[in-house]
Amino acid sequence: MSRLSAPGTRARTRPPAVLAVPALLAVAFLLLPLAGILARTEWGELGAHLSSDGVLTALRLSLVVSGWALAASLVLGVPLAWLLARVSFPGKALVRSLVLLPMVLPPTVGGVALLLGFGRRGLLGPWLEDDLGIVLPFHTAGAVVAATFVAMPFLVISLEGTITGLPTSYEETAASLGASPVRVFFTVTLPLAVPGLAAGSALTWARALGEFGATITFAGNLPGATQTLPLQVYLLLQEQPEAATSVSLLLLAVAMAVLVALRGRWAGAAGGTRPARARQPAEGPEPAPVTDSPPAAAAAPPQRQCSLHADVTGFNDLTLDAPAGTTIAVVGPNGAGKTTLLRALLGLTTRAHAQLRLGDTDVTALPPHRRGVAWVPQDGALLPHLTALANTSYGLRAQGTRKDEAARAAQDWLDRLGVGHLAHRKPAQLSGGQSQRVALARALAARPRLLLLDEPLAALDQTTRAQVRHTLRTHLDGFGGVCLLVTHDPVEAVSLGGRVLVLDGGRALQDGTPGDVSRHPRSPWVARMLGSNAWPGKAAPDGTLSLAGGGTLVVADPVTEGARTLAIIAPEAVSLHRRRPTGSPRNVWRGTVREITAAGSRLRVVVDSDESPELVAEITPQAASELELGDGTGVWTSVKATEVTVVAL
Ligand SMILES: Nc1ncnc2c1ncn2[C@@H]1O[C@H](COP(=O)(O)OP(=O)(O)OP(=O)(O)O)[C@@H](O)[C@H]1O
Repeated sequence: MSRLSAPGTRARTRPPAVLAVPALLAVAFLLLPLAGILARTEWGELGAHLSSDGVLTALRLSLVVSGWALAASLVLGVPLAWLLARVSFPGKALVRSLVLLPMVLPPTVGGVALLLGFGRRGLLGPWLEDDLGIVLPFHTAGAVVAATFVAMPFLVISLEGTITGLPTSYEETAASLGASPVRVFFTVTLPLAVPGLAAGSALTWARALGEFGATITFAGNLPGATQTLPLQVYLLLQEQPEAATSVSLLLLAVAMAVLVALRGRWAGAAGGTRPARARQPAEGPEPAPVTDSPPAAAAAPPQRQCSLHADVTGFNDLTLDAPAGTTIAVVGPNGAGKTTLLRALLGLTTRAHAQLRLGDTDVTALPPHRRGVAWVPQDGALLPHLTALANTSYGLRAQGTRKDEAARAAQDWLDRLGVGHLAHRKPAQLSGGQSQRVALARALAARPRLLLLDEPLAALDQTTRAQVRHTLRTHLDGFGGVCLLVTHDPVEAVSLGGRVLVLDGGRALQDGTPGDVSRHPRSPWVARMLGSNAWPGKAAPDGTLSLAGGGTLVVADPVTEGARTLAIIAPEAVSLHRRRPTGSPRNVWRGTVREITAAGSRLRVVVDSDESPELVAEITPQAASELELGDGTGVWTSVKATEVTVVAL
């Protein structure tokens, strides 16, 4: 019988002796000295040894020195870790080596180096002593400096690994909502890096507590001033070996306690923390199923009416003009430059530069957080440590709105998007559709001048997608600024975008209404992606659609009587016949071929009809020749009801 192993675990196999024996020897080698301490400890005398005056003084001093060393490491090391993780600068590899150096340097050499840097005859020592009155050698401050020197690298490395592992989209989204870099650091980066910070702090403190070599070399061994516990152990070893064993046991217990508390987390952090996911497995209450019907469009507060003018150069090379209230669907093949265009408008990339005017304001020279350009990345990037309400009020708070006022406005936006009842849930407790609505509420609540949506519906299943698309459409209609929406979905592009911008190689291949782009695609890719027939209409009482351009359309999806709809039919779903077809198709119209064009290896046939709006079919050249099609040929077109996608408007 075979046994399945759980994901991430390996089947139990017997390790080969050639590896197992040295590995066991290594464990024994590490264990034996510790066992020696345990074996030689005089348990009856332990209390007396640890409560002697000398030991208590050294213990107190050790706690003071390690506490200050941790504080100094946090003040200096946290910004350094952030710099190494987030900023590119020349000599970064060198700085990182410098940080690591005290970990590999013999501590006594570290002590000598400290003497030559901060000692009385060192580079900075005379100035410290003469001008500031600070003397480090033989003073507790010197022991703190020595402990900080050897311990700070643990904090920097641990935290740098954690920050590097955090997706930058959290920080970038926060900036797009109006948060300054310092605010982003304290409200996003640091809270998300807490595991690395905690692990690094614990190790730094433990290392500072056990520091010996650099301290004795630099600060000396002065009881009450620099004689910490490890130095006390050294002294006791010569005079009272049993007491030295007891103090060693104490330090060993502290070190073990720290490592057990970390449970290997530091190793994970140093090797690159697992990236925090935008959505984690739900804890606590089960996420509510996304059955919420699209919310009624409550009156939205007036948004800023802003037009857009952008001259983009670099990888993207295009000019974009749009009046206030326009939604532009940005489409294009993989690598066409859609994301780069959004990042250029946000001011977040050097690969393209946007000369950007929003309304009457030229925002080109402004940093991302002052542009008024809100960004909703594909996964929403809701801040995982904040509730839906706090996420939604984040932008307003960053822009200086009072807490209660921001919370009220955020709750209004959540209500408007139908997720008000989830205000107190964390993102991990929301479904994909709910997260997208909260992300949209958060962006709209920040009152942006320009809204950028990067594949807002890509992660959703079909049903949720239709619901969120409806919600999105309702709220984009009421949004006063310009919205750019990147999508790979033709239905989304046609139903949400009043305009479609087709990118290829960073340039605008086409820019027009969905109808224009569908009818006259400028590349086979556009033809395939966007060449859908999109017919506006209204649901009739009998469940068919009454088309705005005349005629009716039978659909399979149930539609509510009177609802305004957009029926989308892919050209591949349109069949052409020379005689009236018999059988299952419910939609059959008589028409005339107006135009035949090549689209890659297929042909696009435009058919005019008195019974339906203009219809585009896509067929193989072989089918076209069998049907003997040419301009002006009379044909019958047919579409199955199940091939029609109905989008509510
Ligand atoms: N940081 C980068 N450094 C160098 N080249 C990059 C970088 N990011 C993207 N590119 C390249 O720039 C081009 C445009 O990338 P971009 O991500 O804007 O495309 P896209 O249209 O959004 O693609 P997709 O649909 O796959 O998301 C691609 O050729 C990509 O390989």
